[in-house]
This record gives sequence, structure tokens and C-alpha cells, in this order.
Amino acid sequence: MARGGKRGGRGRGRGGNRGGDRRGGEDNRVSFDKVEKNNPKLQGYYDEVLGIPEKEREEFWAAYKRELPNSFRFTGSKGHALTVQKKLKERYVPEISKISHWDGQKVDPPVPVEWYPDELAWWMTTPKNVVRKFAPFAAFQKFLVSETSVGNISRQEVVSMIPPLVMDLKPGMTVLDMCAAPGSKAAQLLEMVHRGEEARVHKSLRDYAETDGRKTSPGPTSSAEDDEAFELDPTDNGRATGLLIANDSDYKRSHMLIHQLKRLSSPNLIVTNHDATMYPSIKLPATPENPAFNRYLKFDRILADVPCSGDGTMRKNVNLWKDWTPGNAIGLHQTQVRILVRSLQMLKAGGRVVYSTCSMNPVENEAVVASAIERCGGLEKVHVVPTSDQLPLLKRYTGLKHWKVMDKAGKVWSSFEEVEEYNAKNGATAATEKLSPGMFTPMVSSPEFAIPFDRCMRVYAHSQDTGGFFITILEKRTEFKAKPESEQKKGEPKPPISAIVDEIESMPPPKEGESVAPKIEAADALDGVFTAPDEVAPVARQNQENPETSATVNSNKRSADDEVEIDGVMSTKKLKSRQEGDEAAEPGLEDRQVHYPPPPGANLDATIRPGDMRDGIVAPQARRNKDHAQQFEEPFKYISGEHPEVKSIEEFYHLSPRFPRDRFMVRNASGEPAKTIYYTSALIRDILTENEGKGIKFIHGGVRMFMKQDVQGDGVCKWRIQSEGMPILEGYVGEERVVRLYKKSTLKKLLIEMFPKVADGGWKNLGEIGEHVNNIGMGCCVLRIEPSDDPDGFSERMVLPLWRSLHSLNLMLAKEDRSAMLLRIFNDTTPLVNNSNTSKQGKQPAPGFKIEDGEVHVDVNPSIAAAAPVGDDASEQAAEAVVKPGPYDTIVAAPKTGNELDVKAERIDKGEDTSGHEIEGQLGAPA
Ligand SMILES: C[S@@+](CC[C@H](N)C(=O)[O-])C[C@H]1O[C@@H](n2cnc3c(N)ncnc32)[C@H](O)[C@@H]1O
Repeated sequence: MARGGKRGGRGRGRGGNRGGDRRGGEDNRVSFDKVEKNNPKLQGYYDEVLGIPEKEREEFWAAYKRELPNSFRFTGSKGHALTVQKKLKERYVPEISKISHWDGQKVDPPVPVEWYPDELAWWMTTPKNVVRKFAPFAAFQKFLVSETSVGNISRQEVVSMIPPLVMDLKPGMTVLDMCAAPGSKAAQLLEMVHRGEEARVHKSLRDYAETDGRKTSPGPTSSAEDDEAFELDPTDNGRATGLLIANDSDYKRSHMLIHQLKRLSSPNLIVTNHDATMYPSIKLPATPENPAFNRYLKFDRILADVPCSGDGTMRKNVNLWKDWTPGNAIGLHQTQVRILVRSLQMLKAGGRVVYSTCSMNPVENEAVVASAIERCGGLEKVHVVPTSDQLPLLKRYTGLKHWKVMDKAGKVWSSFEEVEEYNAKNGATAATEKLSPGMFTPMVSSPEFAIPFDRCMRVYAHSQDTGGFFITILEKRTEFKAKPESEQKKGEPKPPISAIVDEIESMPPPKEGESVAPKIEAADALDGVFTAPDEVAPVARQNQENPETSATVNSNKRSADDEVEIDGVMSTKKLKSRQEGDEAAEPGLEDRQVHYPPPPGANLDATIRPGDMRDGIVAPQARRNKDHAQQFEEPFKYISGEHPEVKSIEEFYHLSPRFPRDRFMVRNASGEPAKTIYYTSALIRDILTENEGKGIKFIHGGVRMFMKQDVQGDGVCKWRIQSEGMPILEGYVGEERVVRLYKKSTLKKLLIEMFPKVADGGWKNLGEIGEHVNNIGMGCCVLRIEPSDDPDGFSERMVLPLWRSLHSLNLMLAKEDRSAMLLRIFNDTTPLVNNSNTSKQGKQPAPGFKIEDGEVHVDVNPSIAAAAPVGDDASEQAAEAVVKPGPYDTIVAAPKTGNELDVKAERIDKGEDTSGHEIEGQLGAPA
């Protein structure tokens, strides 16, 4: 597809509706055009160091001056996503191809990104906000929004898709994403952890169907593909056994991450909130096969997509043209090295870390790779993996072999010796004292020690109409002891203490009766810096060193104040002064402009948890200490398979013995199932259990499997299956609670009509399922939509939760999911009909909402707005900030334009007599 200059001009012409937003917010396109795209310092430096051939330079800079194409990705691990991809090809591409520009020229429809496997990534030249606002794109826009909200599509910039693709991640692996928010790459990684799972589980169910006396869905009895998929992760009846830990040090961004990843309903995911430079070691339980007392989790794959100056994103973050300063790269270099070193430490030998930035500056790229390799013991310990055979259709440049460094005052230096000479002669300046040897091209005594920078990948805007990116793959050859940072300067934060942990971890377990203390002393001696009180010292130590990102306890409900007192580490007062001190002391902070900055208003108390906002009142816990309230997390408590509630579920749903009973979890201190029962993989259970109360900040884990429901009638199970847990559980539910549906017309009726009547002969209007649902006992059941050859039949299999109440029936689906399915399967946008009694009284705004001038407004703390990434282009995939206030299942605040958010709140209908509310509104973010 011809890409390049034409799209910018065309987009401008088609901008339509410019400034026509109801709140008069400024159109993004206007601001893109307004910013002057000329910066002699930036352009001069990159012309000098990047080695772009003279004849390409004009094209190079011209590309950075255009807006980015609009791109999105289908969720690879989900069968539905492929159906959605088919819809794009068969319905929307032909429709878009008919749209013309004002000059009569046809619009370019979306096309697959040529280098992305399986046509799962697509892009189009028409800019995002033209698609959003220009009427002929309305149906396509609706499709994108609804499929994004249900997790079948992710909006993501194409270069950002590269790092996960080169990780060679295989099902069954343990993976860590060090800096994961807002989560577009983490979503890709999670999809890879689950690759082949649907086919594997299906095969396993089929293999055991006869033994277990269960029916499986129609379809081929076995396929070579299924067998192949099975081999990828064969244990645990085909369920994925791998793990993704997605981490981010920014609490609010971590919640964006949770929202992004929750759409994938993975029981193999944990989200943590730690400073990656000191990422804590995660303990594993001793097992009969592995009795070591000090077993720590090591990873097969780690992504270090580090905070960076982000100048590769100028096409999106247009203000970088005027705000760019070389001090940003200088200020971030050290943190980047630390994150990479910590990543390498936490890898298994033979494991791989992918290091990436969206910056072009060698100080953040090749220099970081070189410094980290050097600190980890050189090329003998860490291998730079060749990349020339990866993604052959992706055009890229190799890494730089030599580079110069621009200091924050704009002076360019060739070597650190040159800086030292200058300092010796003239005295160090504020700019030169920030430079360190690791930022420069490494000097090597012999060619075999030379880092093969040609294996690094550099992607530039002009090559394939993308943003800029840097990617390197490192493989850990053997364990090593990282060298301490040599150039520790006055005022810089202490080096990570992680080295000591590695020493402790790699020690043999104590013999019976032997104390652990000598091991720790020995480990202390190795580093000579720290005294580790026990094997979990890293976390406690990190909490002391970095109170800003610490202080969560997982075990019980305590305020942060309590926590500090109970831990006896520091008083609140001390903690506060330490925080202030830390902030002031952090080098380079004053001139550092980290890409992906906190969203506007981030210093507000932006963290709202369940209950916080009920009736618009901030919960006492959140009020008590506004700085620390955000750090409270409910504990993760596993419940026994023998628990009476689990037994009641087992009995009601006739659960197969093949479904594990030892992975159900609740999130409250009492450990009793109150409202929700979650499910996790076995490895996640081991991790959450083994590390409970040890200070690791787990902020998300588990898929909601059962929700408690008010029920009428004897023998009705009060635990309904949540739709996100349905795909995991459904194959193991007994026939007694299964309803099968084959006709599109039946499903369409169930999607459009909420609570269709069953009693008083109403079942006769429900077609093929009428008789069955009339006779089935009350409560939750599994609706299996089976494929068939019938002209009114389905080509794909689907499973949905269904609720049978005394008089009626209801699909337990959020309205947005119903609408998305109606659109996808029937190309239908019919408004939904609610047959429930209370809904007939009209839509009543629930507490926290008000209607003004015919518009519904969400009466929420402005911090909701602060949590949303307004103007934060990092969250390319329509980043939405989700909070969970009051009685609502979801509140989604999505960036609109300027300072505005679209806010949508939804409560999923539960049972017959409670009507749901779905209210949309707008919320102005604080100026
Ligand atoms: C480049 S962004 C990551 C983008 C993300 N990988 C994605 O694909 O959506 C860098 C992230 O690093 C986080 N961050 C900054 N410093 C960090 C640190 N010391 N430890 C962990 N995360 C950090 C920021 O909050 C930001 O979310």
C-alpha cells in the first residue's frame, strides 16, 4: 500500500467536525498541525549520530512530521477474534472501499501489516479521529469500539507490537513484563501464554468424554492441529500452565494495565506494582520434587520495555518537537541500565530478555545494552541474539557501533575522556557532571569483547510509515553476580539490592537443624553493603528505600499508617519526610521528562476501589491517608475444595472431577466466599500463597468465576458463573445445566430481549430452546451455541451464561457485549428491549449519577478523570481508565478530546427483579 505524504493532507481535508465537539474541546488534529515541527538541536544531533544516508534524511524527517496511521490488532489467542477478523475483511473493508474523499479519490481501506504474522495486525491511512468523527466510518468505528471493549481487538501502534513478537515465547513459559502499563505488549504476551489452549482443552475434553460420560460439541473428532497444540503445553488437561507477571511502578497506570489485561480473562496473570530496578524475588513453595527452602521464581522470558524519552513517538506525541531535550535521555540512562540488569538477574540460564525503547537516542539504547552486559559479566554471560532472521518483512536498521553523546546543555561529546579532560581543565558543569562513562561507545581491548551492536534493531518512521523503536534480544548464558555500579555519584539513589538476593537464592538449602543466618551473613559479605534480615529482605528493604512505591501488605485490612507502625520500620512522619527527601535528592529529576508521564492531576487521590465511591462518598479507608490509601489491596485467600460453598457449586453444576477444586480463591481477609469466587492457575496459586504477607505488591490476579446472586427457590445455587470464567469452566459442567442452541434466530432474540418470559406459555416463543428452558431448574446454566450446516446455523462455537428464574430467562451479558455480538453476528444495531418489571418504570439514575439538561453525568471524584490518560498517547489502544465505584460493575472513562472524557457506567443485570442501568455521560477532567 502506498503510504506516506498523501495521508496527512487527506486527513486534514477530511477532519470534518473539527472543534465540533460538544464541550468545544480542541481537536487533536488541530493541535498536531499547530505545533512547529522543527527543532535544530534534535535534528542536528540525530543527523550526526544515526548514520541515516544523506539521501534518505529528508524522507526520514518528513515521516516524523506526519501523523501516524491508525492501527489495531486482533487478539491472537481467542477463537472469536478470528471470526471478528473475518468480519473486517468481508464486511468493513468493502464498505470502507466505497467511501470517497471530497476530491472523489477513494479512501484506502485497512490492510494487514505485512510483517505481522497471520494477518492479525491491520492499519489504515485514514487517521483515527477522522474515523471517529466522519459519518461514513460510523459503522466501522462502532465495530472497532465494541470489539475493543470485549477484548477481540487491541488498538496499538504497530512498532509497539514488535518486541513481544521477537521474544520466542512458547506456551508453558514464565514471563515477566517489567514496565508493562498501559499494557499493549503485555496483552500480546498473555495471548502467547495461552496460544493453542482452546484446541488443547477441546481435545482433552473429547479424549475423556466417554470415560466421563459427557457430551462434547460437534466437530471433527481430532485434528493434526489439535495434536500439535497439545504438545505445546500438555499437562493440566490442556489448560495453559505458563505465567505472565505484568508490573509497573506507577500505581494508577497499573490499574490501566489491569483493565487492559482483564479483557483477556486469564487465570495465568498476576499484576504487580514495583520499581523494576529492585523487582523483588518471588518465592516458590518447596515441593517433593524440589524440596529447596529458598526456591525463587526465575523467568524464561522478560520484557524490559523501559521508560524512555520517547522521541520515536513524535508522530503521536507531537509536543516532543518543541519539548525535546537531551537531558531526558541522560536522566533515564541509569534507571534503564538498572532495569535491564535486574531483568538479566531474574532470568533462567538460557532465558531471554527483550530490551526496548521508543527512543532513538543511543544513550538509552546501545549504551544501556553495553552497560548492562558489562555489569553482568560480559558476553560470556550474556549473549546478544542475532535478529536478522526475525520478521523478515520488517524494514529496519542495525544498531549503532559508535555514537556521540549530547549533554543536557546541547554540547556533543565523542568520549568520556573528552568530558574528563574538559572537567579537569574547566571544572565540571551542571551538564557535564550528569555524564557517565557507560553512556559512551564502550572501549574494548580486543575485538572478541566488542558487543555485536549490529544485532540490535532500529526502526525508523520513514522505512514503513511507523514510529521509531529500538529492540535488542539478550540471552543469559549462565548465572552471574552483577557488578556493583561503579560510578555511584553523590545524590544518586543507591544501587539495587537485588544482587544480594541472587546470592541468597543461589545458595544450597540449609541442612536439617542448620540456621539460615550464616547463609545470609555470607551473602552479605559477598556484597559488603547490606544486611538481609531474612530471605525476603529484598522486599522489606525496598519498602524502606523506596517508600513511595511500597508499603502494601497483602494480608489484612490496615491503613498505610497502621502498616508503618506495625512494621516498626519508620514512623509515618519519618516516612513522609523521607519521601520528600527522596524526591528532592533524585538526580536529574528536575530536568527529566519521562515519556508516559503521570496523567494530568495525578497527584490527586485518584485511586478508587470497590466501595470507595458508593453514593459518591469516598470510603473512610481512602480518606484516612490520601497518599497511602492507594496501596491497600485485598488479600488473596485460597479456599479448600471441601468448602461447603465449593461443594454446593460442584453439586449444582455437576462439575466433572477433571476440573481442579484447589484453585478457587477469594479476596478478603476472612478467606470466606462472600461475593466473588476467583480461579487461578496452579502456579499463580503457589505464588500468591507462598508470598502472602511478605510485602510483594500483588494488585491483580484471578478470573472471576462465580458471583453470588440472590436466589429464590430451594436447591438453586447462589453462585452464578461469570461470563469471564465461562470459557474456563463450561466444558466441565454437567448436561443437567447445559442448554444447546443451534439457530441464529434464537440467539438474536435472546440478545435483543432481556428477560423474555418463560412462564405462562411464554416459553413457546423461545423456539428450539423453549421446552428445555421451561423444564430446566432455576438458576444459572451454560448456553452452548453449537456450529451446524443449517443455513440459519453458526459457523463458530460460543458459550454464554444463562439465568433461568421463576418466570423468565436472561443471558447474563453486559449490554455492550450484547450489542457487540448483535453487530458482529447479525450486523444489527437494534436497541435492546428490557422486559423486566422495574425497567418499565424508566431508566432511573443510580446514586452517583445525575441527569442535567437531558444528559447523564457521573458524579464522581475528579480523580477518575485524573486516572484516565487524557492526552497520554502511550495508551494507544483506546486506553480506558477503569474504576469500580459503587454498585456498578464497570465504569469506563475513555479519553475524548482536550480535557474531556467519555464516561460510561454499567451494571450488569442480575436476575429477574433487579433492573440494570447503563448510563453514559461526559466528564470534564480538571484543567
Ligand atoms: C514505555 S512505557 C511501557 C509501555 C508498555 N510496555 C506497553 O506496551 O503498553 C514505560 C512504563 O514504565 C513505567 N516505569 C517507569 N519507571 C519504572 C520503574 N522504575 N519500574 C517499573 N516501571 C517503571 C512507567 O510507569 C510506564 O508505564
